[in-house]
Amino acid sequence: MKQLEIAVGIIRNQAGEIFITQRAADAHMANKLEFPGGKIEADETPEQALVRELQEETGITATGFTLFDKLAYEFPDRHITLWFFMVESWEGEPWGKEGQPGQWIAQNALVASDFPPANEPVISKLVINKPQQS
Ligand SMILES: Nc1nc2c([nH]c(=O)n2[C@@H]2O[C@H](COP(=O)(O)OP(=O)(O)OP(=O)(O)O)[C@@H](O)[C@H]2O)c(=O)[nH]1
Ligand SMILES: [Mg+2]
Repeated sequence: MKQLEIAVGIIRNQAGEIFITQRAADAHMANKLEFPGGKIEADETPEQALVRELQEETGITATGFTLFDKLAYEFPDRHITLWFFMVESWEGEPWGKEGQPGQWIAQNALVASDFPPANEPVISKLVINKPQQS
């Protein structure tokens, strides 16, 4: 059984929108929406993997983030642990650097069924915990 540790970024701007990408048609959880991120390599901390994956997939350099949630999920063919980081400071402007469509979606408009099932608790938390006014 595959055991995977995954770091993903919930990239949130000051308007309370989150940068979401769409998974490739040939990937695990094909066509689902996702938070950009990926597998934590053996020699990396979750934070290092987060920064690297966001550079690879969205072109930004994350400079300010905190752990928002950590969840384990068992798919039929793989066990994954997901580290969800709330990212609120970065350099650059995120885009779908690997060809994946990207879009900003209001935090309260996220829909759990658009994401892989492992994300459900986090989507619920995000829809309830609206961003603070600044
Ligand atoms: N990036 C990302 N992966 C997620 C999310 N939710 C979720 O269950 N996953 C699962 O986490 C696993 C690893 O993510 P990934 O495919 O992005 O890994 P990666 O960037 O290292 O890609 P790779 O396959 O090219 O090595 C996949 O099985 C994916 O379905 C999410 O919100 N974002
Ligand atoms: Mg990825």
